[in-house]
Amino acid sequence: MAQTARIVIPATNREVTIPSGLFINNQFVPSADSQELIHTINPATEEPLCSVVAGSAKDIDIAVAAARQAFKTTWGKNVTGFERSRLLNKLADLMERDAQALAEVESLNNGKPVRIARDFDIGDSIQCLRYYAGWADKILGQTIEVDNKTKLAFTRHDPIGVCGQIIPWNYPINMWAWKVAPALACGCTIVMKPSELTPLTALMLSQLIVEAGFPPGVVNTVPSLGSVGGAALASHKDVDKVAFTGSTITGRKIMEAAAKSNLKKVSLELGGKSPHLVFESADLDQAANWAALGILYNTGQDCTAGSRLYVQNSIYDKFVSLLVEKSKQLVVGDGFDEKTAGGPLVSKTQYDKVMGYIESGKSQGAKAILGGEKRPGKGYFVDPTIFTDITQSMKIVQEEIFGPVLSVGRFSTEEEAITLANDTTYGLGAGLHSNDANQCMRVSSMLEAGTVWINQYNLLNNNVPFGGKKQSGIGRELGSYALDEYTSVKAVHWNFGEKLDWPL
Ligand SMILES: NC(=O)C1=CN([C@@H]2O[C@H](COP(=O)(O)OP(=O)(O)OC[C@H]3O[C@@H](n4cnc5c(N)ncnc54)[C@H](O)[C@@H]3O)[C@@H](O)[C@H]2O)C=CC1
Ligand code: BAL
Repeated sequence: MAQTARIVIPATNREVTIPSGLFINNQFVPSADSQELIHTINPATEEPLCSVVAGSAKDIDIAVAAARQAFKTTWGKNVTGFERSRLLNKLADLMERDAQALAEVESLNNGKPVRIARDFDIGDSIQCLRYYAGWADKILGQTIEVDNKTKLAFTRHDPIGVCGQIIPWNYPINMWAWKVAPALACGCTIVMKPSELTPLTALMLSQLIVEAGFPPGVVNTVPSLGSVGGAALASHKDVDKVAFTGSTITGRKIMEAAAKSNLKKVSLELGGKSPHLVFESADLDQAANWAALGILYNTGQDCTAGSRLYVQNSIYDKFVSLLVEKSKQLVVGDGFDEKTAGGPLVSKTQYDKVMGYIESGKSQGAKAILGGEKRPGKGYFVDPTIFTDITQSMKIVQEEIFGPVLSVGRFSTEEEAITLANDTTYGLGAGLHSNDANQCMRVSSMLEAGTVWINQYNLLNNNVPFGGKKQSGIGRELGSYALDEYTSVKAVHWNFGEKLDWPL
């Protein structure tokens, strides 16, 4: 099979060539032992896009060996932080140059509008690469005085080694950048497994890895099914760390495989059922904007989607009608129209899952005050859907839907709001809107989540850590905290004066 695939950009009729082989040692190659292909779909039209090679467990072995070789020779401790920084900055420049082309393919493969992919996902990813380029020459240990006259200890923050990185389909480029940038900054090498639903932009980015000048084997990309390539990475004996973003159920499997193989370091960024609280002192218009963004951004396919909204009784009616109006304003449709802000869900599976939750909400007695019906026509589009009259035990209130489906409940006291918010097995994000500063401090300290937004929602920054508590994950991405995930601390004890009397 040719190691390229062609897709046509509908808006311009332009043909784009995408590498379709496995990216190992800076080359696109066929599978060592498999003829399997991954067939990608355009979720806005349900039409096939193109096919790429599906890597096997043997291909993962080959990619890991390439990453290990690079780690021992051309990367790891053999290259200075200054050089890693230079290459990361170069990669960022190339991503910036290709932002439009990447955004168009991301839109075709994932469904998100081109403008959103380019200005948000890719814009943020370029900044992420530059942010970690800044860290690459500042991975510092400590000097620890043990005894003034005779002994000193110091720490080295060594790159952890070969990293398996398993990423999802909801932010294919952005999750790539969040994982690749800190790993490379620290001197690690990578075997990246993109989602089988959205492998195309990871392959395009692999071309940029070569163009930027990274040595062969530093970044390898193996599109593969999760149960094949993902499982092989998680259980690989020569992978030192696995970083994962995806569902809690898969996160559990990865942790188990890591424990059963070589106890590799694991970081997990998993699901959520994030609560969003609106108190009566809040700026209601602004709170409604953020609440709409919280559930509708990326068509709700967001681990921090603010999918449970609780509104104080005294403002409930006014706020809910404001939110319904705001939600209706979202422009959903043609991803190549610069005005469009919402796209389809990524796949038929995801569409069926979300529609199933909508049906379950109705059958369990919740009231759909917006949306809730099948939308005619092609594509996995789901209209913004808002449920009221909910109870805590409903499936739509307890389970991650990953679609534009919001459950709205009510509370009377601050204490009740906190209890409702924390009534979940997840702990990823939480938001609150209030103009009472003391209340903001009190409530934010009580919310069980890795990220709490006050008077905003869903915006993340590359220099601020991100991750979950409870069953939303382990470890932190972004900020200086992500460096801990990719380094291993070595303590060196140095004796320059103490004599040991023997026997003791
Ligand atoms: N936290 C987040 O950002 C995400 C959460 N999800 C949640 O998961 C639900 C199901 O979506 P899926 O695509 O099935 O998620 P998933 O967790 O199965 O997929 C995410 C990644 O894990 C890989 N994977 C799957 N099985 C694996 C295994 N046994 N070992 C190693 N890697 C494996 C996949 O190939 C993909 O690259 C969604 O409806 C949503 O609720 C999905 C994607 C992202
Ligand atoms: N929005 C943060 C990344 C995620 O949804 O997976």
